[in-house]
Amino acid sequence: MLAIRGLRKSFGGRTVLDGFDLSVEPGEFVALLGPNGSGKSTALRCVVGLETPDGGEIDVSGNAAMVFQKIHLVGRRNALDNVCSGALGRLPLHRSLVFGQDVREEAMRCLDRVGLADRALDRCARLSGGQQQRVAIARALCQRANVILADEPVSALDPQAAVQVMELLVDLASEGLAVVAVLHQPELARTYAHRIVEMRTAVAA
Ligand SMILES: Nc1ncnc2c1ncn2[C@@H]1O[C@H](COP(=O)(O)OP(=O)(O)OP(=O)(O)O)[C@@H](O)[C@H]1O
Repeated sequence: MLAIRGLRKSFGGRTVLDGFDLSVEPGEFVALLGPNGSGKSTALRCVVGLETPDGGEIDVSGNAAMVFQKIHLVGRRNALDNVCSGALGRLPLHRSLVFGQDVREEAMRCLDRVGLADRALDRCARLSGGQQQRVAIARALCQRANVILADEPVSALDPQAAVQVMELLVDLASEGLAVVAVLHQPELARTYAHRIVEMRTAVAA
């Protein structure tokens, strides 16, 4: 589902990734741990095209979507509109101005999947941090992602909300998605992930 081989990336002559490999199968939830600056975010960002690798190969069979610690929803729009925006990448321009019934129904199913159908018409700014992260995951589902990359998805959340988000990510993996989460809490990784990958700081050449 996701195969990264020999990924290399430097910034300004400083090597961050020096031949990073990672394979994730459908149904698998992998936690990515490692020290600050070891390139965890950079690796995920390369997969979704937010960074351009210097070398290596990335194969995604299907769509990869990313969710972030800083959640990046439009706070003054409601949850449903935010989730609908996940469909933008596959809509022609004239259909992206007003979301049609089909997109709204798909987005409702995604919101239902994350347990927030009843909050569909609430402005995102009025939702809790954990609810906002679940809306962001629903938006990733509305992108029809089968690979979910979560960059510190629970770092800004209280423990109870963090558990809800972790349980949601595990459930999505059990339904056949490939999930990779950068985590800073080893105990959460040990509790929820099927596999832990530890990144080391690349040694500059
Ligand atoms: N766009 C960029 N320009 C320059 N340097 C960058 C850029 N993005 C990342 N870096 C640097 O690359 C290194 C790896 O960053 P990255 O965010 O991938 O690490 P990380 O393992 O996710 O760290 P953290 O755990 O602190 O989030 C850091 O030293 C960072 O400063």
